[in-house]
Amino acid sequence: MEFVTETLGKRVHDPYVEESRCILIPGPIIVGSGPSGLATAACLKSRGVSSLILERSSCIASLWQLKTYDRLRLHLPKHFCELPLMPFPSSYPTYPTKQQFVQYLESYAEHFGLKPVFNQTVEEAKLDRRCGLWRVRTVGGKKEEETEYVSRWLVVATGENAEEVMPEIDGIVDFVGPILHTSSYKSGEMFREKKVLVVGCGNSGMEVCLDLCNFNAHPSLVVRDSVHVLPQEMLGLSTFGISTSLLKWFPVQVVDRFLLHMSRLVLGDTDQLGLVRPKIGPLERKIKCGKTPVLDVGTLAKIRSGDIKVYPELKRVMQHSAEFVDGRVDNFDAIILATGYKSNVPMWLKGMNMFCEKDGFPRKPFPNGWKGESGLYAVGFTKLGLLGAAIDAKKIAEDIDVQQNLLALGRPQHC
Ligand SMILES: Cc1cc2nc3c(=O)[nH]c(=O)nc-3n(C[C@H](O)[C@H](O)[C@H](O)COP(=O)(O)OP(=O)(O)OC[C@H]3O[C@@H](n4cnc5c(N)ncnc54)[C@H](O)[C@@H]3O)c2cc1C
Ligand SMILES: NC(=O)C1=CN([C@@H]2O[C@H](COP(=O)(O)OP(=O)(O)OC[C@H]3O[C@@H](n4cnc5c(N)ncnc54)[C@H](OP(=O)(O)O)[C@@H]3O)[C@@H](O)[C@H]2O)C=CC1
Ligand SMILES: O=C(O)C(=O)Cc1c[nH]c2ccccc12
Repeated sequence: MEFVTETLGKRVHDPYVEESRCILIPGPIIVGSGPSGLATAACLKSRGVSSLILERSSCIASLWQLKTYDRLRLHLPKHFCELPLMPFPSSYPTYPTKQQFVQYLESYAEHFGLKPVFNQTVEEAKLDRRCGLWRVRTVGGKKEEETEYVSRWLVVATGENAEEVMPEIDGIVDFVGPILHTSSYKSGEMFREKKVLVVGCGNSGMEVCLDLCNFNAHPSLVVRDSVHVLPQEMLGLSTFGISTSLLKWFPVQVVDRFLLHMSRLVLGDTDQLGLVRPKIGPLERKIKCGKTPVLDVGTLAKIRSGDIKVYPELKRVMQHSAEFVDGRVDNFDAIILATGYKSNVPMWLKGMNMFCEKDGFPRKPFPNGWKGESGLYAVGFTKLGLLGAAIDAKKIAEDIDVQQNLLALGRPQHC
């Protein structure tokens, strides 16, 4: 952080806070050191632009390191998940494990000399319109002190999965067993022989059910509405790869019809298992509603064999049991909420129209959501996973680089 200019000033109005720190950053400020923030910083660095990454947790890629389960692997082939300027090692398998992915990100940060400032939670960021600079207030460090970082550019890289969605379920406070979100689930070890209710049937819920089976637990899955399950591969090729290729030539509805036909051949009729397909096709639904289709890695077979039970929407939870909307009641020892995540941008980014207050995503959809006004950018809100983050990162770095060059041209030259 040798490029950082620091000003320390006494706080006049608050006698208990000794100092307020204000740090002027010559380059962009990036909020979040997940894959999106790292990719943007690397692309900037490759153009000679230094940036400052602020991260609330104590490590890079905290979602991957701290909030995912042990058996997790990338579920898209690795070439769709690599960050710009550095491919995955060729020794990696097609679907790298979480540990391999984290190792790749660590090497990526080291290769580009990226050193985020950890334990800095951005609580507020706003544009000071008098000077056109971003004021970013963080809380963190050993003494939970406040710091203000100031820069011309602000890159939002806090992700689509910043906060857990905790649903309100009638009677859940009465349940006596453990209740946890999938972000705290590591493995089925502690659930051996237990009856576990998994609420939510996205990729997390489906994979947690499979993991529970592998530890001899007895999972039940709540499917409150409809879901698209696709095979991870078709005809020896990844479903995602086939989809992106076909989308170059055919409209999304045609590609969806093909995917659904192939899925039926590979997986059979999923409706019969309680997994009713939505009316709108899987890719169109992903694009329009952001709902990722489930890529099956073995869960369907366990549902078919009866190892995983499927229930409809929950009506209420009692001390040791749950009642479903079809009137069935079953006993459970634990509840796992696989209810997904949400963006946290509206909690801290103030006074800007770029992000929707309701869902915390850029108002403009992909591919136009990356750039806002007055030096504000968003990376990784494309609903296209790591692939989308890589695309955004490259555009942002180019844009900032051009602006910085223009600014330099505007400065008086000394000869
Ligand atoms: C279980 C799981 C598996 C996934 N698998 C895949 C996959 O195989 N392929 C794929 O393409 N995508 C996958 N995804 C999607 C996922 O969104 C991306 O993999 C990727 O993590 C997105 O990177 P990101 O940097 O945008 O967000 P994140 O990885 O969430 O990083 C955001 C960072 O911002 C920090 N942050 C948040 N708020 C603040 C704040 N106020 N102040 C400071 N720091 C803050 C967070 O601590 C975090 O470190 C998966 C997601 C999950 C949950
Ligand atoms: N191997 C991999 O690569 C993996 C990737 N992921 C990715 O991580 C991201 C997050 O996935 P995930 O954690 O599964 O979250 P998702 O948002 O994809 O899924 C959440 C699920 O919970 C359901 N739900 C929410 N609230 C309730 C409720 N009150 N009662 C019943 N059901 C409820 C939703 O239903 P509804 O649709 O009706 O709203 C939905 O089925 C996704 O992008 C996913 O693809 C996740 C796991 C593994
Ligand atoms: O894992 C995710 O959440 C992603 O966003 C990447 C992704 C997984 N499966 C998909 C199907 C269609 C588009 C993106 C994905």
